[in-house]
Amino acid sequence: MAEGTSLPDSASGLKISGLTADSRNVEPGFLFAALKGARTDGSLFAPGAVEAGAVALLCAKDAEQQLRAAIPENIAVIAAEEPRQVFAKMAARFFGAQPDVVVAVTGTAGKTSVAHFVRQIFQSAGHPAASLGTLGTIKPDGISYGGLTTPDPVALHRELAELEAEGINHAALEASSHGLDQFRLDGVRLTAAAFTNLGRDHMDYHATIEDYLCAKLRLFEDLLPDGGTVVVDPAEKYADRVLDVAGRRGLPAFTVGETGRDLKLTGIRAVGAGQELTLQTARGEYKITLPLIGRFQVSNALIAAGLAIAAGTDSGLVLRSLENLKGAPGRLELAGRTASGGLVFVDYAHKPDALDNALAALKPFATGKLSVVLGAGGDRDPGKRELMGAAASRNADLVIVTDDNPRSEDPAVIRKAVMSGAPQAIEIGDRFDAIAEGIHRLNAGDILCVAGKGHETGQIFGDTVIPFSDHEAVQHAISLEGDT
Ligand SMILES: CC(=O)N[C@H]1[C@@H](OP(=O)(O)OP(=O)(O)OC[C@H]2O[C@@H](n3ccc(=O)[nH]c3=O)[C@H](O)[C@@H]2O)O[C@H](CO)[C@@H](O)[C@@H]1O[C@H](C)C(=O)N[C@@H](C)C(=O)N[C@H](CCC(=O)O)C(=O)O
Ligand SMILES: Nc1ncnc2c1ncn2[C@@H]1O[C@H](COP(=O)(O)OP(=O)(O)OP(=O)(O)O)[C@@H](O)[C@H]1O
Ligand SMILES: N[C@H](CCC[C@H](N)C(=O)O)C(=O)O
Ligand SMILES: [Mg+2]
Repeated sequence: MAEGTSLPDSASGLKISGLTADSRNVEPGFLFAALKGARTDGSLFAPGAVEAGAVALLCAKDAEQQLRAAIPENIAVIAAEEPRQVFAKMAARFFGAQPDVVVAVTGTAGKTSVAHFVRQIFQSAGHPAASLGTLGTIKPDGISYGGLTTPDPVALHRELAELEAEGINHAALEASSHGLDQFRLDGVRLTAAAFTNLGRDHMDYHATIEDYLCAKLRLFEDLLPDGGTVVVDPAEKYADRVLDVAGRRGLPAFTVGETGRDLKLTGIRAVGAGQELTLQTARGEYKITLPLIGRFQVSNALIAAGLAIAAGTDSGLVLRSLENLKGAPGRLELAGRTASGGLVFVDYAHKPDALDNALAALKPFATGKLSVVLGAGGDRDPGKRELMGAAASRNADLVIVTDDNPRSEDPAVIRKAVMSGAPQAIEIGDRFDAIAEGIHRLNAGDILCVAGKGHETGQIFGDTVIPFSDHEAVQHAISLEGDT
C-alpha cells in the first residue's frame, strides 16, 4: 500500500459493504463516520445510522465514550485523533483503484484553469485523462457536475476508481483549502503537486492568512509522497514556503516562470488574441504561441505544463500542446460582440486579486472604455466586498454593482459593502438589468467584463437557485439592443 494510506489497527479485518459520513446515506453493512462539522455533530446521528444498518462507527477519540453509550455493544467503534483523515484513507482503501497518474493543484486562483489545461495536455499526448474540480469531472466523453471543488472523500475515491475502470489513466485534481483542511484528499496517490498563488479568500473559514497557507501547504507536507514533484513559480508570493517544504522533505522541485529553472520564461509578446512565449528549457529554447489572453493564463499554462512534465509526459509534446489550449469555461471567455463594436467577456473573478488580474488582462484590448459588472457572494467572507469594489474602480472606467448569489443575506447590504469600495459605481440589483445596462453603454472599441459567476448556471437567493447564466444574459441583452 502506498505511503500515507495506513489505517489504525482497529480498522484491520473490518468487513464493510460501504462507507459514508452522512447518516441519511447509510445502508446495511456500512461504516458510518460520525464527524464533528461546521454546523452539527455527526455523533448525534449515530443511533439512526445503526438503525439503518451501520455495522461500524468511526469517531473522534474524545467522542468515543459518549458514542459507545448511545449504541448497541455489538457495533464496532474505531476512535481516531483525526477521524476525517482516517475516513479518507478508509475510502481510498475501500475503492482501491486510482488512475496511474494523479496530479493536484492548489492556490487561491487558477486551480480550475490549471486542471483544465493539464487534462488537455495529457489528452493531446495520447493519455486518456480527466480533471476534477469546480467544473465537476471532465473526461473524454463528457462532464458531470459534483457541487464541491474538492469532493468529499467517498465521492472522490469512488470517482477515481470509476475513472480507472474506464481506462482513464491520467487525472488532474483541484485541491481547495477546505478540501485540504478537511482531509478530503488524503489517500489519493499523487505523482506531482503544484501551487499557483495565495491571495485573500475564505477568510470566513480560515482564521488568518497563515492558517489559510498552512491548509494549502498540507498538499506538499502530508499528501505528496516521497519522490513526488513540487511544481511552483518561485516569483509568486509564498512560493518560498512551498519550496521550503520541498527542501525539508527532499522532494524534487520543478520551477517555472521568469525566475524558474525548468521552464524559464524569457519573453512574452502579445500577438492578436494570444501571447508568444519564449521559454528556456533543458532541451533548448522554445517559442510557443499561447492562444489565450492575460498574464495570469501564462502562469497557469506554465504550471500546467510543469505538472504534466513532472508526471512523465514528454516535454516536447507538452510544450507543443500549449499552442492548442482552450480556456476553462467562464475564465476570460469572449461571450459576445455588440453591433456597436463592443466586446463582452465573462470571467469568474470573485476575489479582489482575481478582479485586478482579469481587468488588467482585458485593458490592453480596450481601445475605448473598460467597464465591469460585479457583485459579491452572500454567506462568504464579507471582508472581501469593499476590496472587490476598490479593485473594480481602480481598473475600470465604469463599474456596475449587482447581485451574485446573495444566499441567506440581504442583497442590498452586500451591494452597499461593494459600493463602499467603488463610490462612483452604478447600483443595479437585478443581474440581467445590470448586464443589459453595461452592454447598452458599449461603443466601438469598448470592453465589458461580467465578473463573478463564470460557468455558473444559477443565482442563489436563500435556498432557491434561480436559473441564470451570464453567457445567456449577455446574448439576450445583445439581441435586445439589436431590436431597439
Ligand atoms: C464548511 C464546509 O466546508 N463543510 C463541509 C463539511 O461539512 P460538515 O462536516 O462541516 O457538515 P455539518 O453539516 O456540520 O455536519 C456534520 C456531519 O454530520 C453529518 N450529518 C448531518 C445531518 C444528518 O442528518 N446526518 C448526518 O450524518 C454530516 O454528513 C457531516 O458529516 O464536509 C462535507 C463533506 O465533505 C462538505 O460537503 C461540506 O461542504 C459544504 C457543503 C460547503 O459548502 N463547503 C464549501 C464552503 C467548500 O468546501 N468549498 C470548497 C472551496 C471552494 C473554493 O475554493 O472557492 C470546495 O472544495 O468546494
Ligand atoms: N494564476 C492566476 N492568478 C491570478 N488570477 C487568476 C489566475 N488564474 C485565474 N485567475 C482569476 O481567477 C478566476 C478564477 O480562476 P480559476 O477558476 O481558474 O481559479 P480557482 O482557483 O479554481 O478558483 P475557485 O477556487 O473559485 O474555484 C479567473 O476567472 C480569473 O479572473
Ligand atoms: N467557490 C467559491 C465560488 C464563488 C463564486 C461566486 N459567484 C459567489 O457565489 O460568491 C465560493 O463558493 O466561495
Ligand atoms: Mg476552481
